[in-house]
Amino acid sequence: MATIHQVVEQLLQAANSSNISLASPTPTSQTVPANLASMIGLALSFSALRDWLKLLVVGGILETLRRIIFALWGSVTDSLFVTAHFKYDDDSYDWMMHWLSKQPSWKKARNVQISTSTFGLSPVVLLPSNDEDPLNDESRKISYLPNVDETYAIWYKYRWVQVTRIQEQTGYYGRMEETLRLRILSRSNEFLNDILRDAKRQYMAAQENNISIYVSDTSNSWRHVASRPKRSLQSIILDPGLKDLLIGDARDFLESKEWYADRGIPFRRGYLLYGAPGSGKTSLIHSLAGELGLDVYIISLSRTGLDDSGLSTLITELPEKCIALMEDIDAAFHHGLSRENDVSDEGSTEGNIDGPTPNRISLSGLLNALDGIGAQEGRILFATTNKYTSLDPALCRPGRMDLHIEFKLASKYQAEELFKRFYLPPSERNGSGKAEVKVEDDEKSSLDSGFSDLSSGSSSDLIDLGGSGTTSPDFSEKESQVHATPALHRKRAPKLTHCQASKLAAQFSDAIPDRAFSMAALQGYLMTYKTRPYEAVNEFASWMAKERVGTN
Ligand SMILES: Nc1ncnc2c1ncn2[C@@H]1O[C@H](COP(=O)(O)OP(=O)(O)OP(=O)(O)O)[C@@H](O)[C@H]1O
Repeated sequence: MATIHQVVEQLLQAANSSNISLASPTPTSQTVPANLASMIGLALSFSALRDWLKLLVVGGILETLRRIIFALWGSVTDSLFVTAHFKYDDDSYDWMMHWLSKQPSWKKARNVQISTSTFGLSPVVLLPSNDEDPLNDESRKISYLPNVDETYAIWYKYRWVQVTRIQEQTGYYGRMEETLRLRILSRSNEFLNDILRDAKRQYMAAQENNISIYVSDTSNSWRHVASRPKRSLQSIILDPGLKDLLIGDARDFLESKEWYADRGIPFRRGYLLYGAPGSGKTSLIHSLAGELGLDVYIISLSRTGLDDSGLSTLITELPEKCIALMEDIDAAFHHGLSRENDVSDEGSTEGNIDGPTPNRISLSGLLNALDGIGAQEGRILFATTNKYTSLDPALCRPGRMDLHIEFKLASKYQAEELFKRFYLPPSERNGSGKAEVKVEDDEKSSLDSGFSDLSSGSSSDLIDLGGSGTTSPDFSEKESQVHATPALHRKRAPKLTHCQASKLAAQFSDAIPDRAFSMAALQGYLMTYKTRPYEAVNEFASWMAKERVGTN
């Protein structure tokens, strides 16, 4: 075969013999096409060039055919399959993973990733199903996940479903993002909808006893971080009537969408819980979320990197019915949240929590986010603070915070109930629970007269159930938990009758000055005597004396 060098030489010779002047700068218009044609003819007369050309044409045809076949195959498969993608940071991804873990045919998969991820669920609901398996203990259940970039085929209701977990690098920072892809042999979306309904229903059923907690991530999107078991309202001990008032108001609000729409009032409700630390504000919100079946979205105003526009995005993206929780709303600004130290300049360090890190949330940004044009309808906002007086009146006005509820240090009633809750078994407690309900009902009826006004959405209400409201030092629960373990409790705690427990509880509450200690502090104290109710009563006076010396 002729080398390129030889071919070029032959071409030059041919050009010379045809009187083509390669150096000629201005060939005439008639000679160029004729010369070009003769050159092409000449070039074709070389077998090597002819072969290259053939190769080029055949290769081109093959590539075009390949593309056509792939395009045809794509459209044929598209018409036979329905494909759905589930992104990792979306709730539907968790539903699908949970659904997958429940599929009998998935249990037979032989190439799997083992994970302790619970997809926001309590670990009990996940694979493997063999309860005898020592790996399958309650604390760290394992689940079988599809391996990254592997494709699996499973059968669901006699249909073939292909499952692929794809991991891709996206964005400027090369963040890995995961997608779960389902391809279903079906011509309509109906079957996919069936799967989605089934997956969501199963997930919700597994979630029934939990509430989901969401927090915002650095890109200002909501991320599901945990599921917590619902806390019963009975376990929160407040002065009679308060719990009923709050739950009644929230229920009434959730059922009043039309009422709000008819009157043109934004369908939103805000509760401001303020007062002594450790008095049950957070616990009550948690418990209410479970009672109302709502998820909790925690808005941390002091999160690094959160600015006004980020806050507004987060509030706009809240789901229609949920609890938005802003804890320690005063702490977002070091000197209290007020117009005077409104932070309007980005990068200003005024009013920030940690000194050098700028806090970029301004009061006007917060107010706009709460009830501006983008604010979500149907949400319930709970804000908590220990410094009620440091809050700006604009933040507390009706429409933003409709109900203000003060939480005080423990009353004698609360101390007595806490004692009973500690030392009475649940069956006995139910007996006393009836009495508690009765008291609450009585109290409620006295509050009922003013209740319809509270839910009108147009007034801000201050609930004050007596007492002074001064704060006391908090006691460390951690410290007291070290002293006893649940096993010890079960073994050695004496079984008190209802009558004995009531007597001791009355003595305990008699020994406690009204509104002197927080419920958290009393709980901490009782934790150190969790198996010794008599000592808990006898030792209280000396504990109190020590505490008072410690705080003076
Ligand atoms: N009224 C109450 N009834 C039952 N338990 C309570 C009550 N108040 C506080 N506790 C217990 O004390 C602990 C702290 O309570 P919680 O976090 O709800 O208080 P808080 O008012 O939100 O405190 P802070 O203002 O410091 O955030 C919890 O373990 C909770 O069980």
